[in-house]
Amino acid sequence: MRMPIIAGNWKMNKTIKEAVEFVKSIKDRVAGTDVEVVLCVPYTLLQPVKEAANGTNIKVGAQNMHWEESGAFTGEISPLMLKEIGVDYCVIGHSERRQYFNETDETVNKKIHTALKHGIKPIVCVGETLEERESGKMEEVVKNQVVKAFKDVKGESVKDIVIAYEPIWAIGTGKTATAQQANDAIYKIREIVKELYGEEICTEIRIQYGGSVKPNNVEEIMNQEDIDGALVGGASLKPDDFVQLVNF
Ligand SMILES: O=C(CO)COP(=O)(O)O
Repeated sequence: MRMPIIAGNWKMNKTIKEAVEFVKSIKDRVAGTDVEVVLCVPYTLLQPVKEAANGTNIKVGAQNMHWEESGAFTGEISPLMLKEIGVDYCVIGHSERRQYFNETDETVNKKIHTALKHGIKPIVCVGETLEERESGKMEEVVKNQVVKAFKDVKGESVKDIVIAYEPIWAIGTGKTATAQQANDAIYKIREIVKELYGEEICTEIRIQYGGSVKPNNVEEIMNQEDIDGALVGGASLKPDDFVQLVNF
């Protein structure tokens, strides 16, 4: 049985004050659920959110990290720094980072290895553009991303990885993939994991859907057989919406 995981990706939003107020406002309303609750927040918010979430079931994630532990990489944050704060998860390879910040399948792979080494669970994002979907290349694109992301990752580590299928055309557009489209893609991703690691690991790994998930569509998405969670941008910024997402 895979534990559902609802993760908010705040992207580049919220001040410390706003973030702490958010956690105070939701913590009692997301307590006692059977869902893993994660907030992936900007670096400046990691420590205050971690402190505000102390003693609750809310886990904290970063949105990116470097693959080296230290060095001359101006502006970057290392896994050691995240570990010191007690970060549980790190989003790796979000399409916005691939699109605007030169993230490649190779850097995604390096970051996954480093995250695992330091006990930070990667949330690895994959997904196709609208053009790729319309030209029938969704499966090929996503397969290539998964195979390259998991290069040399050992089977025993795969249970600590969450995959997020985020079709780029559905992110921030209000255009959700239908629950069926999302489930079909995630089923295919599970098949790819099966080819790489076998039956047991492919039934264990959790795969989320992301892209315009809202309180009014979360239940249908979460009811799909292969979908284990959601990675949510816009709707994770409002406390009431986020609470509804967790209590789908
Ligand atoms: O990119 C996303 C989560 O990582 C999805 O964003 P939206 O929920 O705003 O479409």
